[in-house]
Amino acid sequence: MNGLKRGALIVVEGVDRSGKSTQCKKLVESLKTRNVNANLITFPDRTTGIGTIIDSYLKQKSNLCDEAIHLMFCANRWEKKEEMERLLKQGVTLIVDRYSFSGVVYSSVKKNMNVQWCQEPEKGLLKPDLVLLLILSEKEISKRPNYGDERYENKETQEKVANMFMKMSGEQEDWDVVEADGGVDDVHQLLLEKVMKKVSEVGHKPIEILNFKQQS
Ligand SMILES: Nc1ncnc2c1ncn2[C@@H]1O[C@H](COP(=O)(O)OP(=O)(O)O)[C@@H](O)[C@H]1O
Ligand SMILES: Cc1cn([C@H]2C[C@H](O)[C@@H](COP(=O)(O)OP(=O)(O)O)O2)c(=O)[nH]c1=O
Repeated sequence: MNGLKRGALIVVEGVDRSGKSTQCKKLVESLKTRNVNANLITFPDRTTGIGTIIDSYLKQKSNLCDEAIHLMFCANRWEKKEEMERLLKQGVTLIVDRYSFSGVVYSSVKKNMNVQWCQEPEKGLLKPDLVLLLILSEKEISKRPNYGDERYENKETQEKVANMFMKMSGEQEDWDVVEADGGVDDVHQLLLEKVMKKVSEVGHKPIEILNFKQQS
């Protein structure tokens, strides 16, 4: 074993407008000021070839069948796997804005999409050390700025997504459900404490491979 400690793989999940992007950016900044080497990764990564297809689908400029777009989102993670693994081994903590759980949840709330089928192509990606699920009360959600015009940005889909994330949080390992109604800085402090704890724990633990606990 060499002396270099690996970075932690931290995923932030939640419905649209739950504050993920805001919090992920702040986490990376705060980690850096505490001398923890950290990078931000966001999914979908709209900058790649696959990401361009996803972007066009989300903006409703193109259409794809549910299975095909599911596999695109997943491939968008596979194309980043090697880089993520390299960074973690170099000691960089990765703060990841959405991951495979968004992939499974947003696809499987659609009619005729099977949860196990949706999980299958995600297996083999890197397993997060911690998944922070941001949850909001109805009251707080209604106070956040309006949804945009992208696909899935409607109340019905978002409610199904929120319910399925909650169900998943009880079934998967290393999830922490965080009530995120508070102000930006309060939520940040809460998350930072959890992330710092995880960063100090992972040290020399091997990076694991993602699998899913059986879902009913
Ligand atoms: N804790 C908070 N309290 C109030 N508004 C917030 C909070 N966090 C984020 N926002 C605002 O809510 C909107 C969605 O935040 P964002 O971080 O983009 O969420 P997401 O990435 O989950 O879609 C933005 O306008 C942001 O400024
Ligand atoms: C990562 C991922 C996101 N999505 C959806 C969730 C979002 O509605 C949309 C775009 O994600 P994102 O750009 O993170 O949206 P927001 O900032 O509003 O949370 O793509 C999937 O359907 N599958 C996936 O694998």
